[in-house]
Amino acid sequence: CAKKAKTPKDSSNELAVCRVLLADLEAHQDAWPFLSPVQHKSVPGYRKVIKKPMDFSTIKEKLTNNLYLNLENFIVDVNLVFDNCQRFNEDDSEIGRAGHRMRRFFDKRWTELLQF
Ligand SMILES: Cc1ncccc1N[C@@H](C)c1cnc2ccsc2c1
Repeated sequence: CAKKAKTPKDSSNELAVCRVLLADLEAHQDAWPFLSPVQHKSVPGYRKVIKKPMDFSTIKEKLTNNLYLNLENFIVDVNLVFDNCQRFNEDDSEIGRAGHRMRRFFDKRWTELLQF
């Protein structure tokens, strides 16, 4: 019997989903602490504590340069932004609370998008 031709994994629509998700993250009112890399010179201790800094502008750069092969790699970097935030900031702080709100928003948004 004819072998079912495996449809090539169409990652192009996955990357379109990444662009939509990133635009939503950047437009969120609580995105301000995460829009650009943390200037470790103005944040004492940050470089020592946070081994893998990540922010939305760096994610946008990687997306533009095709450094994400699929949605999963993208989600790993977005979660890194929030994990770094939780590691460095008190939950009960401006930035800490913004991080929790952004993570909840992101989790809701990509599960919505993946339904269709
Ligand atoms: C995400 C994060 N974690 C730990 C420290 C900083 C930051 N964000 C930076 C942009 C930043 C850097 N400086 C300030 C000053 C007031 S809010 C704010 C935000």
